[in-house]
Amino acid sequence: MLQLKKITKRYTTGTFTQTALDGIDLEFRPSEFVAVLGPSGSGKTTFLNIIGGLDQYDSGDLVINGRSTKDFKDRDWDAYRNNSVGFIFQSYNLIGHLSIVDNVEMGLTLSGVSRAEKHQKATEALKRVGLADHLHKRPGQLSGGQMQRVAIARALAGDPDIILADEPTGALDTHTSVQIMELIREIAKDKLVIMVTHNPQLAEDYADRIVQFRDGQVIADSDPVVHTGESERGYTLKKTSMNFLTALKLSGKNISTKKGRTALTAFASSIGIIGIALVLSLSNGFDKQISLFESDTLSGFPVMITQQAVEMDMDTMIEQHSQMMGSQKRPDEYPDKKQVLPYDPAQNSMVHQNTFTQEYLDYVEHIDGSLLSGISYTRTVNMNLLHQDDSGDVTAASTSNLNFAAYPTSLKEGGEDYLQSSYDLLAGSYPQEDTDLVLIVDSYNQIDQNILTQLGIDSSGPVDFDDIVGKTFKIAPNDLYYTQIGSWFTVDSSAEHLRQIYDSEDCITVKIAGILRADQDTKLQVLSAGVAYSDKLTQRFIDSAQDSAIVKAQQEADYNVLTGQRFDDAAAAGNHGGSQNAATKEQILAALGGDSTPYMIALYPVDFAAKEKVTTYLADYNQGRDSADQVIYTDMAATFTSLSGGIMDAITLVLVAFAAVSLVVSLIMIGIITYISVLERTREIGVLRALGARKKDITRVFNAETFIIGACSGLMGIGIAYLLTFPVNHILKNLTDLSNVAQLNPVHAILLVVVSVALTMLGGMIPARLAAKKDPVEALRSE
Ligand SMILES: Nc1ncnc2c1ncn2[C@@H]1O[C@H](COP(=O)(O)OP(=O)(O)OP(=O)(O)O)[C@@H](O)[C@H]1O
Repeated sequence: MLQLKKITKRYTTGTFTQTALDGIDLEFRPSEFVAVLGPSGSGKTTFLNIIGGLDQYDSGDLVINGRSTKDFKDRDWDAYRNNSVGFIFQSYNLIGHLSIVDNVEMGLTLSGVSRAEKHQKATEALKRVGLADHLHKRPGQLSGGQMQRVAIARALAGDPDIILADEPTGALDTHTSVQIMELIREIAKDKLVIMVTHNPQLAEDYADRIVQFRDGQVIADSDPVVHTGESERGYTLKKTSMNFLTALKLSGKNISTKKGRTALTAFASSIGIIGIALVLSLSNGFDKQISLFESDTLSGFPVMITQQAVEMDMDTMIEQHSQMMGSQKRPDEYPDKKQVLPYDPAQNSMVHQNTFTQEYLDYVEHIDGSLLSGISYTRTVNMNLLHQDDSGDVTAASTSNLNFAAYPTSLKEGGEDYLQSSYDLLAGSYPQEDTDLVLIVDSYNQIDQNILTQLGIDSSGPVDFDDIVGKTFKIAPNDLYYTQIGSWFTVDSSAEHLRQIYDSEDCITVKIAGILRADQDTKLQVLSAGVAYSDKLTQRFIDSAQDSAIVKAQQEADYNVLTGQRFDDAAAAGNHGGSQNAATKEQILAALGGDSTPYMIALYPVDFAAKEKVTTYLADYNQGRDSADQVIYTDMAATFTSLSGGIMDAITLVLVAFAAVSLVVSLIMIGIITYISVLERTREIGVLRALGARKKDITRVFNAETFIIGACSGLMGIGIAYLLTFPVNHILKNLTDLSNVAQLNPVHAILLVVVSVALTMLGGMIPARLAAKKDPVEALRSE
């Protein structure tokens, strides 16, 4: 059944080649007890290892059940060791951290036998060797003889055809040796047992056949097989493998024998995880706080569109800034040429000229009204406001001193009014008519006394609401307000003339309908203390102003009809911002109500999500348009948030990078720890290989070990980080008044455990590979 044909094995160390086996020709019967005798170094162990498939022959052939092993691959040898051979070693080679049953079951585990069958076979084998009462002990709790019995049970459990024993009684006393020999002889009744021994007496007493070795050759065989020309029988091998669960169990048991060390290792490598988890939970919390702040406060920031918009987009700004700094093309070096290089600053300007066409105004008007709580138009029109004070004198009020502004109105029919939602009514009513004005006071009911004076209200002391609400004013049409003198216009501010205008039926009467104050939740006060009016009122004024003489005259003239200043000079000066005072023709026309185009449009989104839609809507307008025709909006809030978000991301990244350094350190540490474990478990590696474990399985065992450590350190790190968030939050609450800033995101927690496992497994990968490469014979021989 087992046949060696001219088996040769040589070992080369340096330049010296040792022939351990020199053309061995031997054949064995399916059941016999063969003792191999010979002086030290004669090749007995080598012979046994080759039969056992632990070592490979150089030449010749090993034929098992008629099948040559010449074409055996690693996997075949692994299966062969597992299925066909049982080893009994002089030093027992039990796995110390496993119970006796587990030791015996290991070979069966590798061949994938079911749990129940495995257990039954293992207990049977242990009963057979007389250890039925010691199933759950560990090897360390047994005597030498008992340990050797366990080893025999392990060899028998898988019911192999061949049992190989290398000096099984070498470490035992005579009495125990006898018991073990009896046991082996018993086994040999239905199996081939090959035993190497130094003891001729034992061989004489127990073996059926004695083979003598010297210098790698067989010099005597007491009962050689007369070759019968045995026909080839079918010989199939059942492939072995260890699943990850078994590897986990094995490594878990190993780790449980060194709990302290594992805990320390896991803790050390969890520090990086703790660091990252804390940084992430803080940045997560800060992000949440920021977005809370954003939706609370920043949604109050309007999206602004002005006739002259500054592109506030950070990237564009930086790009433009650097362009400006270095003219168009920034030379790398200072120029050597003796030349001055002119450039056009207009080309590099950050300012984009927005032109509000009617199409654009309509487009804005058609935005989904539900996205906005209000829209306001700022027009630079001077509405010729007149008031009459208590003594009956009529005065022209300067609207620029009134903080005169149009309040935002809702685009949606019946939609909640911006004023009503953001401003508390202190007296009177919210504006209902176009001609209703409102007086806005600040949070402390204060208002600039000049504003009251301009309104003709005595501001020498506190003013009762009642003295303000209901006060009326007149808006005079241009034709009444301005007096034409030749091709010039002027305002006749004599008392009688103003009274005359005031009493004219052509004036629009407006009144202060109510007094408003921003409610406490409104973080951003859109309207500063002053007088606010409806845009419809302005529109009405502008409609009437279109046909006024002064507007018509101004449209014709290339000079300011009020001052006589020529526009081309003014325009030239104004374009580059050289003069603040010089007005352009457009500006004068706008002031006179000759141009209905607003100077600025402000859109107030209902919330942050709506703001996104609003800006998308505005950006859509620019699709496919020349850059000159594009209208660029300014979203201050977005600039602010993208800046703050960016800073937060940068800080997080830097901190994570710092914490990651400790992960790298732990990676190296895990590598070292695993390497130490590989060294410690070398013999176990040998035993597993002898039992048929593949190289892959050995890698798996150590991967399982690092998996456990990685998972422990990940979970420990997350646990500790989670616990730390409480004191951290407490400290932050005291420092910043923000509560619950540090919040561990569960997704981050899971990811970090995964990262921890992945990194530790990475750290242990090289040692695990090294373990797999270990020669099983050497591994078994290691101390
Ligand atoms: N891995 C190896 N590398 C180099 N030489 C080896 C190796 N293994 C065995 N040898 C050599 O091969 C020869 C046979 O060794 P082997 O261990 O088979 O002898 P042995 O008969 O079992 O000896 P002992 O009875 O002392 O165990 C010896 O000379 C030994 O030095």
